Amino acid sequence: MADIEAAKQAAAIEAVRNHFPENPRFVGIGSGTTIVYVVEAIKNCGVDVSRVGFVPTGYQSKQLIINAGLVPIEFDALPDDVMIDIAFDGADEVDEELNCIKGGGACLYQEKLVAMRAKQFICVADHRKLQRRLVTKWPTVPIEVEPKAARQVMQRLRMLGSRSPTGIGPRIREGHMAKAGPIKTDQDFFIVDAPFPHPLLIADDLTEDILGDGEGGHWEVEQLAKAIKDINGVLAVGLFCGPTGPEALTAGVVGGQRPVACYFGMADGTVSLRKAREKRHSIVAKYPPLIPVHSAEVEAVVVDN
Ligand SMILES: O=C(CO)[C@H](O)[C@H](O)COP(=O)(O)O
Repeated sequence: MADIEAAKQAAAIEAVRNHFPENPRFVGIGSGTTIVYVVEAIKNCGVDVSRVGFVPTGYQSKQLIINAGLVPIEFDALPDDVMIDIAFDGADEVDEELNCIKGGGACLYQEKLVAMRAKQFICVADHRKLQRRLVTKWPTVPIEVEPKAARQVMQRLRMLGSRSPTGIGPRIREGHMAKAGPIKTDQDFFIVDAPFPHPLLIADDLTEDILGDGEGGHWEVEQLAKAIKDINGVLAVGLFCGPTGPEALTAGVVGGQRPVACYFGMADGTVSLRKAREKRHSIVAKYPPLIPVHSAEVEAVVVDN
């Protein structure tokens, strides 16, 4: 097994071992490649899951649940006022406060629905995903957009300063080899990938005051999520940056839920755990100058596998 795959699997086993409840009623299952190992670990964890309803976050996730012999239950079939006991999902990038970029697999809207309905949201990833701040290695914020509004949304994103260091603006995600033209999400919407680059990489002329606070262009994660979500035609923003735990459900749809814990499979075969603590101020980018405005609100624990 390639190192990265082994890292994902190790993180998944550790996450399930530490968090899978003894007698859950509903469990959320995210999308992507890492979640495959989570489902495998659930199957092997020794808990009787025959009466558990597994809530998918899209087509791929539902097929994964069915193929594993688990029982799927659609999000809109959940009884009112019942929370999902726990939701597991991957991420494209995770910062020190456990804010996440998600949507690399184009499933962010349902992922956010499920994460926000969960009492606990657990993220599982490999070491490539762990960065000091968002939009470091993962270059864009994925945004799910109603197709008719897409051009207008991209224009508004450019006005917010979305432009890569090489001058490339937001783009509708294409299918490349798999499909000619834009890919469609499970909602039949487009994904727009919007660059909001690291401050050290961007040009001076991008320092406009997008938030109107008179302090120059700075993108605090939740404010950026809100500024994007406020654009007409945007269904969901691939920034998961709200509160953790059950209060995420009532805190508003913009931020979604930050994971309460994130397991990273490391290159040396260990698994690193980061737990969320109360959040103060976390930035995607602030420029100029680049000033660290917060200290890490997470603790790192290395778990030998
Ligand atoms: O948000 C997602 C799908 O939209 C995935 O969770 C994210 O892309 C991580 O995927 P992988 O586990 O394959 O790295």
